[in-house]
Amino acid sequence: MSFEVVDKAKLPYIYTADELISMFLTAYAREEARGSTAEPAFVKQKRLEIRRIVTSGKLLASTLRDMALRMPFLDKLHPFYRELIDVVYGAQVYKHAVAKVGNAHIAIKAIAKEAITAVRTAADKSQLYKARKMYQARVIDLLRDLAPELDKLREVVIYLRKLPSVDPTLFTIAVAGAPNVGKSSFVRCVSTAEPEVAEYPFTTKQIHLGHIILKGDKVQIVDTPGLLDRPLAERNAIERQAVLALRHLANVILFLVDPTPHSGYSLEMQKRLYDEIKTSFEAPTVAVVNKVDIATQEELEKARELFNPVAHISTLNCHGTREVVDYVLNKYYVPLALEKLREIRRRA
Ligand SMILES: Nc1nc2c(ncn2[C@@H]2O[C@H](COP(=O)(O)OP(=O)(O)OP(=O)(O)O)[C@@H](O)[C@H]2O)c(=O)[nH]1
Repeated sequence: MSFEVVDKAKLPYIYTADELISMFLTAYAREEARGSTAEPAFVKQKRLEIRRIVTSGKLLASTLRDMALRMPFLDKLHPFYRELIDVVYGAQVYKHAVAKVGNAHIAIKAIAKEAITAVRTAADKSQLYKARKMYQARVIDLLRDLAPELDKLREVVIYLRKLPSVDPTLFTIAVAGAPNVGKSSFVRCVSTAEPEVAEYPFTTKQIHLGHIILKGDKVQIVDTPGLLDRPLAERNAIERQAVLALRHLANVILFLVDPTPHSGYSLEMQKRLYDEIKTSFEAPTVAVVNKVDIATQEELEKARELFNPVAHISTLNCHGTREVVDYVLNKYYVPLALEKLREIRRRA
């Protein structure tokens, strides 16, 4: 099953209810009288009124429809994004808001149709005036009633725009570990270009998102500051779910260990975190010992016993980092890529 990914460029601008009301009234007032001067004034006025209703109604209906259609369709969205939206806003609340805004365009059309009938059957100027007032009042009421849903969608769009541009369809290496162990340094060392820096929800910390280009193929590498550095039990429900949304992103978790007292976290604490991550995620976890440039033999030995690491590196000078990536890709990415290729050949 293929999932959709949030395309920030395609997210709509969500108007507030007040902006829509002002757009509606401006469009209404913009229409001016046209047609033959020989026409009786009342007939001319009726025709102008109808044109005003049609123009303002159409503009409003298409704006509402467009906003709803361009919001991500939750059921088709990749689980990484779907879970994040669910955690922050609630899937039902989101779906309800999109549906209400989308359906409002049908209601606007119906109101406009009734208003046109009222104008056509108006016997005199006062009835015409009443029809206009009624039309405007009903549209404005409907838009005011839509205000909470419009505000909700506005919040979601702002939230999605701020999310790092992770592509959940790419093979992803998530770099985990206690604070200060060298996660962002690692991402910088192995990324083909300068990593993107963005904020991950629920953390005040910045996430580094890098890419590794492999013979035309692209692999994603991301650090997880503030996300995987505390046991799940110590987190509130929202944080816990945000961590779990990572489940859908990581194909392999690289756990960096700092064997020195430099990061301020003991090896025992790092081991507890390592065990927690190993049991909470389906993705395989690979331990790597960092900061070998300052670690003592004794510290390295202790880390080796506890973590059985696949490599010793230093992200200070990027020593050994490329080899770690090659190891991970050979072990976890190449078999997947080959399997994909076989699948394509089977289908061909
Ligand atoms: N000596 C030495 N210092 C390192 C090495 N790798 C990182 N550091 C230092 O450790 C500190 C933390 O490095 P970061 O890459 O920011 O660590 P982090 O794990 O991303 O930190 P958080 O974002 O707080 O989770 C910095 O002062 C780095 O210069 C290393 O291999 N050797």
